[in-house]
Amino acid sequence: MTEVVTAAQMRGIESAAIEAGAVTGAALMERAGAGVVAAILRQWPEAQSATILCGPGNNGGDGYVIARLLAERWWDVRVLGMGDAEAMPPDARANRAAWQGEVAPLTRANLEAATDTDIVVDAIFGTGLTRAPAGEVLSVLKALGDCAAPLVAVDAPSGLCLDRGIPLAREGSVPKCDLTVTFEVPKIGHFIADGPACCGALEVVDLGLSHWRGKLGADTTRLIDAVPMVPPTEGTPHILPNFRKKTGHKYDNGHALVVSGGPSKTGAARLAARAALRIGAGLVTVASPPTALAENAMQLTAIMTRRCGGAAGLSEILEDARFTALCLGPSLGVGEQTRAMVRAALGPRFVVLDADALTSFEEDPSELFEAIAAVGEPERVILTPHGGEFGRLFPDENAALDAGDISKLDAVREAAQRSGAVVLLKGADTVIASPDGRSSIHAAHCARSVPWLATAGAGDVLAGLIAGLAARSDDLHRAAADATWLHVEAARAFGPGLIAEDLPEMVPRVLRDMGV
Ligand SMILES: NC(=O)C1=CN([C@@H]2O[C@H](COP(=O)(O)OP(=O)(O)OC[C@H]3O[C@@H](n4cnc5c(N)ncnc54)[C@H](OP(=O)(O)O)[C@@H]3O)[C@@H](O)[C@H]2O)[C@H](O)CC1
Ligand SMILES: [K+]
Repeated sequence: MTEVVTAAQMRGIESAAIEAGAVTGAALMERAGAGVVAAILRQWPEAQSATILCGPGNNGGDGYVIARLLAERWWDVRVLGMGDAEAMPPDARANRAAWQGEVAPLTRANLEAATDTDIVVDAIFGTGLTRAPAGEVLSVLKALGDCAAPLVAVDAPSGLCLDRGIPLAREGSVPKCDLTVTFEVPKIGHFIADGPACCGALEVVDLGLSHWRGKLGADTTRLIDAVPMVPPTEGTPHILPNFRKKTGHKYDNGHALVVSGGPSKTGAARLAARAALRIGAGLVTVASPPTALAENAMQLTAIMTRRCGGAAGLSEILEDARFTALCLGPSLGVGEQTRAMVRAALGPRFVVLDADALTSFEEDPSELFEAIAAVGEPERVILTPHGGEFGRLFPDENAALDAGDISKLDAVREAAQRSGAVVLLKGADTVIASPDGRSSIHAAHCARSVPWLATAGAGDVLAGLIAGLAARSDDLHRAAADATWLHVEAARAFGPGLIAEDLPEMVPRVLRDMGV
């Protein structure tokens, strides 16, 4: 896991270090530029020429450092610069002055004339982008999409909002880069919405500011765990203990209950139940309507079945305090019966509400939120919507998200505050937020991209993984974040051709490979 920060937090870290006299802005710019050059040389060892596009601020300043360092290696370097050198911030101005070669104006025509280049470096805008690019620079950004040469972004693909992961101008205005090299710590926009697709591979250059980064530590509501876009090599020890079962009795590892839909609507519950058992809940039971009991029992062995007649039946089952987590919603049906079952389910255990358990409250989401508040214990409930279900429960947050007014992260944070539940909004960029302010982003992109995970029933498996982990945990947010990671790892381990049934079967291999 790694932290990710907003653009403003990054500026805060940088200025705290400079103000403390620990480092100068010029030294940071040199480290940043050298880091980008090292990444380019690693990635394209044969390249010999570059066109560097430099903006009017410090991102452009990094570009002039890169130009100088590549020229010192005898590369053929062409620089296209934007704005008046005198108006640049001091360190950028100094590096522009130190560049010995020509600086041609940054125009679309000049960019298109530079066809004989091995690499194009986008150092136009980074964290200082304040408004939508327009005019000539917008035209340049659009033309960058047609560049034949590999495109390397300095800090960010220019035009990308690093807080929201969306283009500040309209679509097509952020170049799709092959490599983005950012500094010290990734920014939120690298991981959500359009960010990952625009960034390409992401590398992080250490600027030596960890001491000042640590000072943000108390501000936990604004620091986010994120799963990096690279596959875990030695990167899992921190989460490994979360997957270890307790030695002892099966009840020491919790008992998860999954509520099944009626006849011919039972598969989703069985998928969730199998995932819950595979991830290590000590016991798993499927609570089934009497009419579907035979159907469920015929297809379950290690997983137990219980007859459950509606909300009253569920309340009766839950009198057994050994049920530590509950999953309901997949294929349960939309309507009052499901609402009643949700009300019966809420209580002192962890409850995963998914699918129909969410849609059933579309008419009046506040009824759900009031029922959650009535539990009286924080963070007992997690809502796991996909985008459509999120819009049904949180129309205001969803409208602001669609309009680009707030980020996916902020939308989910607001939803967690509004509902009093942990909220997990699914996607290739899954965002999890808790009422206590914790938030996590899980970006399954680049090497961890699993398009084949978009398959029927995969969401039911995720709900089951969360319930199974929560059943033997005391931290629902953590369980959700770990389950999200494992869900993607299971899909990666199987590969294309995956169907939902395969996901629980891959769990043992993933756990074994990570050393659990
Ligand atoms: N964070 C670090 O530790 C380090 C960061 N470095 C690099 O610095 C940039 C951030 O530099 P900054 O100068 O703050 O911002 P930018 O270079 O990204 O952009 C600011 C300039 O761009 C102008 N601007 C902004 N939006 C637009 C627009 N839509 N159209 C035209 N011009 C725009 C802005 O003009 P203003 O009028 O708004 O002032 C500025 O001129 C960071 O990303 C890193 O690359 C350090 O070098 C190393 C340490
Ligand atoms: K850039």
